[in-house]
Amino acid sequence: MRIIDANGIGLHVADQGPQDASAVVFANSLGTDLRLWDALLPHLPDGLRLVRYDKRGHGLSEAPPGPYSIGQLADDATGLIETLGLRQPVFVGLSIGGLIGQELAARRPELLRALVISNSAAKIGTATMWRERIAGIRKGGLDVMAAPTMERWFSPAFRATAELAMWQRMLERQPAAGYIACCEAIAAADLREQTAALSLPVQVIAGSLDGSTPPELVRATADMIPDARYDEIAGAGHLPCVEAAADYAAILTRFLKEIGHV
Ligand SMILES: O=C(O)CC1=CCC(=O)O1
Repeated sequence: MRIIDANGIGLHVADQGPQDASAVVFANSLGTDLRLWDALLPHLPDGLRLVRYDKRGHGLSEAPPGPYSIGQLADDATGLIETLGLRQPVFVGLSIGGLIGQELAARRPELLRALVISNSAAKIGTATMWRERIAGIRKGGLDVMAAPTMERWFSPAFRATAELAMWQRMLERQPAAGYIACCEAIAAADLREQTAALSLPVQVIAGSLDGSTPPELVRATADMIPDARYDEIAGAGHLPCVEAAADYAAILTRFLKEIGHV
């Protein structure tokens, strides 16, 4: 793991696998860091270059003052791809990571081989909802919203496990200002028109119990993209790469094989 300079800020990156191999870049969700993908990676085929990073305002990456925009976050991802010299990676983005992927694919389609939009949509929530969430965090910090967030992120079965505490702590320890700045980016993002015009291969993934981006919302985004594949993971919440890692890996691996990336 290391810090690289991308788009003028320090991004925390984990870069593993052969440097000359087909690459996959993973962009995580609001309130998580690159450990989001830890359970998934061992299920993926050997021989890929797997790059994870903490977006600005999260984890060990820099958290410059907000508000951020999805365009800025997509430029960070562009900087990461260029700094690491990745040749046409597949970009896997979960939730806000999926918004970043959609924006990146619209701005710089030549940079990507394909896109995976996971537990995300072309527009997530309403401006009012995000304003209320931001006001709550400014008043009480991230701790006050940790319990309801766990209900949106995970199925009841996963919430009964000892692992839940780690995810709750990960959320509580994100820089509040960085989290808020990313909420502002999501609140302002309406990518419906540009996402409908995407022409690269797209795989969309939903969780049947997702309390943040419900399957109907995710499906509606898949339906607007020509030839997009759609899969729903039964019994999983907003972070299926955590609680259904093998199922998630099977969908991702099938897609990587279909497009000849592995
Ligand atoms: O916290 C949530 O509700 C989940 C979420 C919404 C956008 C994102 O990136 O995570």
